[in-house]
Amino acid sequence: MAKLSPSILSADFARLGEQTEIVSAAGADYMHIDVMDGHFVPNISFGASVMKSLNDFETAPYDVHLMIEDPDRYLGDFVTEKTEFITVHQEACPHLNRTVEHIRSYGVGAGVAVNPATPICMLEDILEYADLILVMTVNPGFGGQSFIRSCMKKVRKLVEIREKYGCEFEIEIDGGAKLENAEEIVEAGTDIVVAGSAVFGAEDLSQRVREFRQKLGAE
Ligand SMILES: O=C(CO)[C@@H](O)[C@H](O)COP(=O)(O)O
Ligand SMILES: [Co+2]
Repeated sequence: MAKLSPSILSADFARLGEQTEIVSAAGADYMHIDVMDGHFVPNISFGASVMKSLNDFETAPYDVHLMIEDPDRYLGDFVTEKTEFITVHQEACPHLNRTVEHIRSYGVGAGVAVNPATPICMLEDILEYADLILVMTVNPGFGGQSFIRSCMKKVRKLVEIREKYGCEFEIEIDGGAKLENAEEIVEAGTDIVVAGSAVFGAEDLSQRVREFRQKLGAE
């Protein structure tokens, strides 16, 4: 089955600890942490201190998505015992190989994200070093946008490349995932599905996580 990574960007920030515990207990595999700097993307979200405020809660591991310029400056701030992946954008990293090595030097999985208009060929020389490739299915910066279906061809391409060259990265999609399109996302070969508004916008968070998990192939 594919894994579920609910994005806290759409949570109620005044009840962040409680809500992240609820979705984690209901079966979320990761907590997706969307960090936006107002430069790389036209929005500001929150920084490492908000993420670290969850350290004492019983949450799933952190799947950190840095939508920021010069991420190397801040990587260390996002390393905690619960940090599973830190993902940076290909478009924000002129020395991507060095940045990926920098993330891995903390013992954390290194992810590389691509915007909808960035083709997979731009990742050709980093795929063997990455632990995760994040295919954006919206233009980054905001939750609650519509799914850009054409991005799914990149997932299919990544599945082919991974098989052909024996790479080990996981494939994640981010943006516009809903119960209604979850099955097509899984069929394309996605390993991890980010969902923000579709999870935290629900009346009953536990039930929504269970519904998602079913669509993602849980028994
Ligand atoms: O990184 C981003 C947006 O830039 C995402 O993680 C969104 O936060 C996902 O939200 P939904 O599209 O699922 O509402
Ligand atoms: Co994200």
